[in-house]
Amino acid sequence: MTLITDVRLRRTLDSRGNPTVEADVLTESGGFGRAAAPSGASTGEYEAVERPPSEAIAAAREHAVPRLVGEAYAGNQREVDAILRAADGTDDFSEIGANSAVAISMAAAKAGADVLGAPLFQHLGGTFRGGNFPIPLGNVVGGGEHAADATDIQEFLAAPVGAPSVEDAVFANAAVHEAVANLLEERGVACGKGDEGAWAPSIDDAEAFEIVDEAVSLVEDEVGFEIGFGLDVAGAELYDSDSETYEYSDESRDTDEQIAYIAELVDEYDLVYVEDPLDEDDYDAFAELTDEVGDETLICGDDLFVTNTERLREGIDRDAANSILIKPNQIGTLSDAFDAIELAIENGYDPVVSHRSGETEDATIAHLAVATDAPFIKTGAVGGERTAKLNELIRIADDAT
Ligand SMILES: C=C(OP(=O)(O)O)C(=O)O
Ligand SMILES: [Mg+2]
Repeated sequence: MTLITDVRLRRTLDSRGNPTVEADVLTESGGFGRAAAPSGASTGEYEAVERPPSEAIAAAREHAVPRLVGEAYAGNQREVDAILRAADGTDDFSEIGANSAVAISMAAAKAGADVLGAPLFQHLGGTFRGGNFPIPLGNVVGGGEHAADATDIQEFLAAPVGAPSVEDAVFANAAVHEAVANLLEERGVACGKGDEGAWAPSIDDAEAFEIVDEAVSLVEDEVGFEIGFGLDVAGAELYDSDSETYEYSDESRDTDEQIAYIAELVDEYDLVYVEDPLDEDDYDAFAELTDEVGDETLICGDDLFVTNTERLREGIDRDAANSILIKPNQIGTLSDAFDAIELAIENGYDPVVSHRSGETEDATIAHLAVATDAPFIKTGAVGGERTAKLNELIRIADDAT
């Protein structure tokens, strides 16, 4: 029933106005799935390769589509993803592009779910999923590679850890986003938004900490449950490998100073989450920081692990972190993303399913998070391509009750 009868690929727009790859997968019994690839700006060096969409589409049409149509079953995700890998023939999807691969992989999953008449999360995770929901981490202030002339730290994230429901959590993050705007206005700081819909004011990190801390407390008082906050430092973007220092606008820190600085921030602001505090090649420094503050907060590897089980295995062996960011397009297929989540959970690492800075209306990651019982999802706080995922979580929860 789920035999694939057609795979259509086209260029569509992403949230930055750049072209991306959209895939449609059709099956023998009329099943249909559509998905589109997101795209990073602060990409990790070890990610699977995104090719220019026209090239990725041409290469996938030549190498992957003929191996899928009439040959593979959309309901068999591992088979589809193995064919994508074999058709590509490289370790990093540099032939058909991770953007073509992930779009086809996610579209096949949706077509498989469509034939079954099951929600995507249930097709991916089984019938007993849908009882637990991830806590959304919402980007409320940001800079780095996501906005010019804003904070050095890439993302300041609201983390409504005490929310009684996913709906409460989603609305709490939007309220923190609004509270930040009000506080900025009171201080006479005009600003626009960065790629992920976070405010991108021209202020230093110290002032951003003050504002986000205050916004979180204000909303916490309003809603009556605990809201923490976290960071994506995007350390690899700050790190200068020649001088071996982390370059902030006002300061330069060597690795020991960077570890001490992050540990201080964890204590001062009770941070519940710190992503990529250090460079993507520095497992040792990650391990040192995790040893220092890993009992108090999540130390999450994004560019460090790039959703790759080999890199995660190394991190586990070296006690480098206690959490991993999961971005399906960093590795190229849903099966690979699943394997990374399972390896993480088996080893006590919290998986955080994540959007990219360049996004689409696709909401697959909401289903992936529910399907795998992931404790967190990072998908922004506001903006259509962000609320596509947040509202999908609300719908899944609503359908489950
Ligand atoms: C979402 C992120 O940004 P990008 O997609 O630019 O890598 C991130 O670094 O976690
Ligand atoms: Mg990151």
